[in-house]
Amino acid sequence: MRNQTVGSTEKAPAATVPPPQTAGDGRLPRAARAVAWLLVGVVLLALPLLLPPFRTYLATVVLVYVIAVVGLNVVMGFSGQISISHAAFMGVGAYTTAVLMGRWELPFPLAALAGVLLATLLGYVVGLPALRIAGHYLALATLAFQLIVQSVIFNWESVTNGPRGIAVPPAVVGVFPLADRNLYYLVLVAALLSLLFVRNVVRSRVGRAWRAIRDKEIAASVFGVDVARFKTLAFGVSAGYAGLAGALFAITVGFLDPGAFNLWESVKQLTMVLFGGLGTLVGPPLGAALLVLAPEFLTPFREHSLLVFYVVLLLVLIFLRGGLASGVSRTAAWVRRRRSGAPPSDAVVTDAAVTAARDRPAPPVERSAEAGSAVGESMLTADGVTVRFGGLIALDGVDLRVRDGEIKGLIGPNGAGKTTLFNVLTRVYPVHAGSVTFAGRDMLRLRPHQVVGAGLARTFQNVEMFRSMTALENVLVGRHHRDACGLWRTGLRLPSARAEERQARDAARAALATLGLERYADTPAESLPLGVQRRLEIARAMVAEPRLLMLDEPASGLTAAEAAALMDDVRRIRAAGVTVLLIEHNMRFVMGLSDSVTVLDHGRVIFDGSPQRAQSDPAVVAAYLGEVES
Ligand SMILES: Nc1ncnc2c1ncn2[C@@H]1O[C@H](COP(=O)(O)OP(=O)(O)OP(=O)(O)O)[C@@H](O)[C@H]1O
Repeated sequence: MRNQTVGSTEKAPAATVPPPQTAGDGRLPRAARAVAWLLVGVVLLALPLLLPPFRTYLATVVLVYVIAVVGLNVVMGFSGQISISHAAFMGVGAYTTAVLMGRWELPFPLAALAGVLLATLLGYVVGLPALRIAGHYLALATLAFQLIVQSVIFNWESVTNGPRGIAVPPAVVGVFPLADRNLYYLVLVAALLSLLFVRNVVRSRVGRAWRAIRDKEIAASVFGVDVARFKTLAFGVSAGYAGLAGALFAITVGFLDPGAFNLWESVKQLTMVLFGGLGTLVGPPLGAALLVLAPEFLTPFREHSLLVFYVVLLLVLIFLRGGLASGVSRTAAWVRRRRSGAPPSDAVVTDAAVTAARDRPAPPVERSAEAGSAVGESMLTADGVTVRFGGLIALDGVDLRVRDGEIKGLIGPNGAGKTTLFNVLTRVYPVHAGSVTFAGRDMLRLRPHQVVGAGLARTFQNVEMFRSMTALENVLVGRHHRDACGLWRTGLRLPSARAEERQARDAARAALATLGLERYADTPAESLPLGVQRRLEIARAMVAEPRLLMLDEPASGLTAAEAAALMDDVRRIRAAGVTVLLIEHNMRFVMGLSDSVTVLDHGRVIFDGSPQRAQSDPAVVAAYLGEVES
C-alpha cells in the first residue's frame, strides 16, 4: 500500500507561514505568571513618573509599535498569511488622522476612528488576493500595496504635503492635552486592550479557525471554516490595528515624515514579530520593545552599532527558531524539568500509554444501540460522477448509494479513485459531470465549508491534524460550524461567547471520552502516535454531529489490536444512528464491518452488493482481492 495519498489534502497549497513552534510545557506556572504580570503592570504604570520626558516619549513610541505588531501577528502568526505592507496601513491611519485634524479640524478621537476604519477597509481589500494566491505571490501583492501607499503619500501633495511631511495639530480630549504622561497612559491603555482583545479572540472559535487555516487549509474548510471569510478577517483586523497604531503615532511624534511608513518600516515590523516570537502573544510586543529601543542599548558600540544589531538579530533568528518567546518558554521548561527530574512532557506519548488508553473500556454512546442498526432509505446518492486530472480520468461515471443507517465499504485497488470520490462528496474537488444528493440536498451547490453543516464529516487517509493545536483544540475545530460567535463577541468575551465556548469544550471532551482519548486533551496533537491520531480524527468528525461519517483508511498503520478496537468504535458509532462510509484496504476490517460494499477499479464501479458476494465476484477478485492482504 502506498503511503502518499493522492488527493489527500497534503496536495493543498501549504500555509504561507510555517506554524510557530509550540510552547510545549514551557508555560510558567500560574502563580509565577500572575506575579510577572503584576510586576510588568507596576513598572508600566510607574515609568512616566520615573523617566525624563524624552524617555517617556520613547516608551510611548514602543507602545505604539506594540499595537502595530500585535495586529501584524494576527495575520502572520495566527492565520499564517504573509504581509509586508503593515507600515503602509499604519501610514493610512497616521495620515488620515493628521489630515482630518489639520484640515477639517476634527477632534482626535473622530479622526483616529476614520483612520482605523479606512485602514481596516483597505486591509480587507489587500486580503482578497490571499484567497487566490499564497507564498511569494501573496508577498508580492502586499508589497505592491506598500509601494502604492508610499507613492500616494509622496505624490498627492495637495493633501499629504508630499516629501515635506505634515505637521499634526496637538490633540486634546476635553480639557486634557494628549501629550507626555497623558499620552503615555492613553497609549498604554490602548496597547493593553489591544493585546487583551487579540488574546481573547485567539483562544476562541475565531482564533482556532485562523490557526486551522494556517495548519491545514483544506481540513479547516472540511470542518466548516469559511476560509475566505476568516482570511480576509485576519487582514482586516491586522490593518485596523496598524491604523490605530498610526493614529496614535501621529499625535505622539507631532510630525509625519513619509519615510516612517516605507518598505523598510514594514520589514522592521515583520522583524519585530519574528524576533519576538511569531504566533505567540507576548513575543511580538517584546520584539517591538527591543527593536525600538535597540539604538539606545547599542550606543556604546558607536558606529558599529548597526552591525552588532544585525549580527544579534541573525543569531536569534537562526538559533532561536520561534523567537525570544520560544527562548523564554524553553528555558522555563528546562528549569521545570531540572526541578522535577521529569522527561519533557511534549515527548511523544509512549506506546504503553497508548495501549492503556485503548484497553480502557470506552463509555457507552448516548443513543440506544438499536437506534441506527436498521438500514433505511438511500441517504447519499451519487450519479455519473466524473473527475479528470488533465488527461487522467480518476472517476468515470461513478454511481454510489449509501442507505440511512448502514456501514458501506468503498474498496478497490490503489489509484482506483476512492479518495477522489471522498473529495468530491466533501466538495474538495470539483466534478466534470454527474450529481450528488445527500438527504435530498444537491451537494454540488454547496461550498466546501458548508458540507459539514449538511451532515457529512470525514477523516483523511493521511491524518490531517492541526499541528499547532492540542488534541482538545483539534476536536473543537470539528465544532466550529455549530457555533456562531464572531470577532467582537469573542474578543470582548461577552457572556454569549463564554457560554458557547463552555458548551463546545464540554462536547469536545465528551467526544474525546467516547473514543477513550480524554487523557490526551492537552497534548499537542502532532506528538501523539498514529493510532491515537486516527481516533482523534474520528472524535473531531463526531463532535460535528454528522449524519454520515466518512472514514478514509482508518485502520491503515494500526496494529491488529488497535484495528479491532477501532472496529468496535465504528460499530458503536453506527449504533448511535450515524451512517458510515468506509474506505479501507484491510479486508478483515472492511468485510467484518460493512453491510454492503462498492468496488471501484480505474475510476469505475465494478461491483455493488454484499461483502460475501464481493469476495467471490470474478471481476472483483481479478481487480483487487487477489493482490491485497486479507
Ligand atoms: N489532485 C490530483 N491531481 C492529479 N491526480 C490525482 C489527484 N488526486 C488523485 N489523482 C489521481 O487519481 C487517481 C485516483 O486516486 P485516488 O487517490 O482517488 O485513489 P485511491 O483509490 O484512493 O487510491 P489509494 O487506495 O491508493 O489511496 C490516481 O491515479 C491519482 O494519481
